[in-house]
Amino acid sequence: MKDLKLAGLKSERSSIDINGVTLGGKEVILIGGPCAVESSIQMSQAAETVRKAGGKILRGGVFKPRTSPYSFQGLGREGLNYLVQAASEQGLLCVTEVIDAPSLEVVIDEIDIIQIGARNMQNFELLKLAGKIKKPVILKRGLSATIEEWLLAAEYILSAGNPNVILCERGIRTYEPSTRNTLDLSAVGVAKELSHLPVIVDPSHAAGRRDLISSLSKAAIASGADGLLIEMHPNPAEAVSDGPQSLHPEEFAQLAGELGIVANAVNRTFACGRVNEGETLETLRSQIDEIDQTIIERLAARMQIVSKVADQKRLDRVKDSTREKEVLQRLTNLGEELKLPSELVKKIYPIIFEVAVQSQIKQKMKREADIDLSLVSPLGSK
Ligand SMILES: O=C(O)C(=O)C[C@]1(C(=O)O)C=C[C@@H](O)C=C1
Repeated sequence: MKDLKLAGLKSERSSIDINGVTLGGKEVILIGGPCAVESSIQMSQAAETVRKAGGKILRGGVFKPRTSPYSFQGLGREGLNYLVQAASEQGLLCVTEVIDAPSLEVVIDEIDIIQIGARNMQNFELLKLAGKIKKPVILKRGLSATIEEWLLAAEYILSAGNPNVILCERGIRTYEPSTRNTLDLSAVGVAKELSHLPVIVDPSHAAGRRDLISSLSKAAIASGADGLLIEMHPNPAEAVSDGPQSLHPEEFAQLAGELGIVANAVNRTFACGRVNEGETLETLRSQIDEIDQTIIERLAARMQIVSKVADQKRLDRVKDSTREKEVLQRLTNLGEELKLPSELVKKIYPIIFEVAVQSQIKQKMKREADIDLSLVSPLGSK
């Protein structure tokens, strides 16, 4: 695609480190919070829910670009104080939307990440201003923007000097009225194919209704999203904006508890925050069950590859002690980094290798026997 000089795909994908939180790495990052900042108590409650669920970033709008001029327009600087205070109390980062030069000026020193909303995706003067700062920018896809237009909008920020752009798919306008917008999950894959920038997904603005958020969030992770931006309100019925699409705190926590298994299935991680609070023998065991299931599924997948490897080797060379040593060393180091007792890896892996070698030998002997048979038996040779 022409003109994607800086946003275009490079040999390595970009990850953006924001005070210890990495967007675009192996971990899928959860961003949560209300559409609009309304009060100090609302933000404290939201921040606590986000932190307990394993979220890393608190969201909340203080300058609201609204469809109607009569809708709540945001608390401005006062709201920013509530957002920043609540985030720092819970050890979270915070993100808020800017709509013009004055709002950028107000938030820039206080906020960790700025957001440019869908309606401003092609506000080129704002994009250039966002390029002059060093803080990361979440750039939402415009309501009717093509992926090319979205990436060119990112190019504006990058070419003005800010390398820290995170793309956010938030649904596009289609002819379908059942949802507020249509979440274009294929855009995640396409954007990642065309660009090195991290891509996150906002299922809340896409769906416009809370009943779809859980499934869309899981689908977003499966489709390669590096993070999720989910609206959650301590009391959605009272929300001044986007109540119908905001999750209740319990729904947010439950969803977060379910995301890890999806992340693992696509070789990503998700920092589930189900620690201490609400833990019972039952919930802990169900977490162990989930993890055990993943372990066995991954072991089965490993054995299938081991079987393909057998086809590449001679029967008398099936066991490869050098390779086994290398694998064991790498995994012991990894185990140490992850604070696993060292004997766990050292005990488990020799068994895995032994089973692998035995099954490879069996497979090769069977194949050789089949070939011998086919040579002597006219039936087998047909
Ligand atoms: O890498 C190979 O050659 C394999 O067959 C795989 C594998 C393994 O399980 O990792 C199995 C047997 C070998 O001794 C070494 C490694």
